[in-house]
Amino acid sequence: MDKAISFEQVTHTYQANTPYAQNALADVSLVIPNNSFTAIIGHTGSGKSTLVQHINALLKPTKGSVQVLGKVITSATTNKNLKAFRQHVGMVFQFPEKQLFEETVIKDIMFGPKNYGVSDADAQQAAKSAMKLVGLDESLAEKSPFDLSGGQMRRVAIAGVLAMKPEILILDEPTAGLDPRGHKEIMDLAQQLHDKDQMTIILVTHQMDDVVNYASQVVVMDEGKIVKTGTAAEIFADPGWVYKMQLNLPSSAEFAQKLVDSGVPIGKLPLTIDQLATKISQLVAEGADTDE
Ligand SMILES: Nc1ncnc2c1ncn2[C@@H]1O[C@H](COP(=O)(O)OP(=O)(O)OP(=O)(O)O)[C@@H](O)[C@H]1O
Repeated sequence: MDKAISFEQVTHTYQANTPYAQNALADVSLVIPNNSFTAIIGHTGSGKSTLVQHINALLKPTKGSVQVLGKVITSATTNKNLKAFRQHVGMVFQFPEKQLFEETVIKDIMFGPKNYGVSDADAQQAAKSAMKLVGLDESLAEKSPFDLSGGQMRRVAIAGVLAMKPEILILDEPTAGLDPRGHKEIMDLAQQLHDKDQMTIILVTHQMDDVVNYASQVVVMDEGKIVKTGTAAEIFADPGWVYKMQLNLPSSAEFAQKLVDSGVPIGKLPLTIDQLATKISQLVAEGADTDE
């Protein structure tokens, strides 16, 4: 199957048919290919979380349909047949450590597989593999998750999702509140799950540097609609449009734009720190040539 996920004219209205009705998605059509790494970006309230919660049918379309790994979800889909399906779609919510509740790390990570009827021994095996995957030392297995650091707690929560061995992993702002090192560890883990374990990764983020460093496809949302889809280079090619969407440029492009504004002939804006370094070296070398 070449497409893991497709949305067909999906509208989602919270509290539909009440005076509080709030249209959060409007006629959204989208394809997310299998094994892609897709970033969903857009200003606060643009509909990102609402969109991704349709992928594991936590929310159902008010109108339209979502197809995920061959399963079609519409407003008429009942919860009855969703359990087996949800096993394949892992969802890491914002601040997932808030959902930890067991007395030990290993029990918390085993909870998901056990809930799906996996034997104790197999659940333990899956939990140990997941701990390894997220870089948690096995000496932490019998500790209370609440005695760990914030970054470790987040990894326990992510391990709990990975222990289910999902094919699709949704990460909704997975690095919020982490220090730079914790941030890089989580993003590198996402990349590893994509590159080595062939997972389809969907990342909701406000971090434009992560978009250019990790995503192969970018979806931009505004007011419940998808306004652009493309590679990071395509999305950030027009800084004026990016600012109009209330988004930032990646930090390398932002810095380069300041050089452009002060008259430095940068040309196409570099998006990553490596591209920026190459561009500056070229300019320095050209300057050195002119000096001679
Ligand atoms: N449970 C809810 N009930 C009513 N309205 C909601 C609910 N959840 C979200 N909304 C509204 O739907 C719209 C889209 O919200 P959503 O959380 O999907 O946006 P977002 O892009 O993920 O925002 P953020 O970047 O702040 O997380 C917003 O106007 C929001 O206020």
